[in-house]
Amino acid sequence: MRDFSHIKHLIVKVGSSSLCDEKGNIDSQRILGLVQQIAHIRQRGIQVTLVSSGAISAGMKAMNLRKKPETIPEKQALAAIGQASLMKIYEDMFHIFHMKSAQILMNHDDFDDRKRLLNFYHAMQSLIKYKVVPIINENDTLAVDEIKVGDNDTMAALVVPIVNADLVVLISDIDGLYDKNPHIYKDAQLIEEVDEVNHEIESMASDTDTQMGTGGMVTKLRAAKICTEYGCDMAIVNGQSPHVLLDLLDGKPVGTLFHGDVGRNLNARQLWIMYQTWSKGCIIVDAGCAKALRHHKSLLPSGITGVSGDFSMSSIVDIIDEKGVKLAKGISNYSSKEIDKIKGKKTSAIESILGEHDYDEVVHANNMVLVKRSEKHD
Ligand SMILES: Nc1ncnc2c1ncn2[C@@H]1O[C@H](COP(=O)(O)OP(=O)(O)O)[C@@H](O)[C@H]1O
Ligand SMILES: N[C@@H](CCC(=O)OP(=O)(O)O)C(=O)O
Repeated sequence: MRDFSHIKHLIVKVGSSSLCDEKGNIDSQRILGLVQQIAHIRQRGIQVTLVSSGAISAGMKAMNLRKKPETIPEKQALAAIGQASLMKIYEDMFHIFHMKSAQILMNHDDFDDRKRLLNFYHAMQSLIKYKVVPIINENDTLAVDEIKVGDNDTMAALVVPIVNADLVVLISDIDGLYDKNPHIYKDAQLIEEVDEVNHEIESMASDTDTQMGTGGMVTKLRAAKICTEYGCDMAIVNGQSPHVLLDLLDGKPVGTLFHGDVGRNLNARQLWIMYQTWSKGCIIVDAGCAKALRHHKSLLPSGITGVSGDFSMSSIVDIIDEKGVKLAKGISNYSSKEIDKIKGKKTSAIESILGEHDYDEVVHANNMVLVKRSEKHD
C-alpha cells in the first residue's frame, strides 16, 4: 500500500484539459472541485503549491475561439486575456474556503539566472509563511522560444527544489501512463508504478491528441525524470474523479506513481545545473576522459579535443564524447576561447599558454552532473 503520511509540501499541476468542459470552455465547477480538495489537504497540515494551465483556454473562451491558434503572438495575446480571468475564478473559489492565493508567472530564464531564482525562492518562502496558495503558470505572454519552459508539467518539476516538495501530482484527462496512447489503442494497459524513467518507459509516451493539452505524455515523463532524480515522488491522475487527490494521499491505487530515485538523489544545486539551466556551449572529450568523468573525476584540459559555442567563464556547458553523446553538464572555469587554446595540453602548461593559471580543472567534479547512463541522448 502507498504511504504518503510523510508529505509536507505537495505540488499540484492541473492541465488545461482538466479545467475545461467538453466544449473546451474553462469550467468554474471543476476549479471549485480542485480548490475544495486543496482546502482539505491544507487542513491535514500539508502546504500546497498549484501550477495551473488554462490561460490560453480562458482567453479562447473570452474571444469565442473554438480552435487553438497556431502562431505564438496569438497564443501570447490569448494568455494575456485569459490569465486574469483564470486567476479571478481561483481567487473567488479559494475565498469560499477562507484561503488566499497568489499569482506567479515564470519563464525558463527565471530559473537559469541564479539571482532571479533566489528572488523566486524568497518570495515562495514568504508565501508559504503567509499560508497563501501560490498559483504558478508560464508567463506565456512573454514566452518566445528562447525563454520558454514550454509546458507546465516541466514547470511543476522545476519548482520541486524551490519548495522542497515531497510529491508532485499532475492532474490530467487520463488515468495515468499507459503502455501506449489509449486514445488510439483500445488494448492499452495502465502502468501503476514506475521505478525508473528509462527508454522503455519513454517509448510508451506520445504527444497529446486533444485540442486543449500541450505536451501529452512526453512532457509528463520529462517531469517525472526531473522529480524522481531529486528523490521526489510524482503521480499522474485523472481529474475527472472528484476526490482523486484525496484518494491518492490516502494511499488508494489511483493513477501512475513514479517513485523518487533513492539511488541518485541530486541536490538542489545539481538539479539546477542539470535541468534548470541552459547550456551555453559544448566541450568535447576523448574516450579516456569520458571514462574518468564517469568515475566522478574532474575535467582536465588534456582530455579535451574540442569546444563549440562562444561562452564566458562560469557558464553552464554540456560535456560530450566524440560521437556526440552527452556525458555531463557542468560549470566551466574557463571561457570557450581559453579552452580552445589549452585543449589537449597538460595542466602545467595552462599558465604559459594563458598567462595565468587560476584552476587546474576546466570543470570541477563538484560542479558537474553526470547524465544517467540509461538516459536517451540528444
Ligand atoms: N502512453 C500514454 N498514456 C496516456 N496518455 C497518453 C500516452 N501517450 C500520449 N498520451 C496523451 O496524453 C494526453 C494527456 O496530456 P495533455 O493532453 O497534454 O494533458 P494536460 O492538459 O493534462 O497536460 C492524453 O489525453 C493522451 O492523449
Ligand atoms: N501556460 C499554458 C499551458 C501550457 C501547458 O502546459 O498546458 P497543459 O498541457 O494543458 O498543462 C496556459 O496557461 O494556457
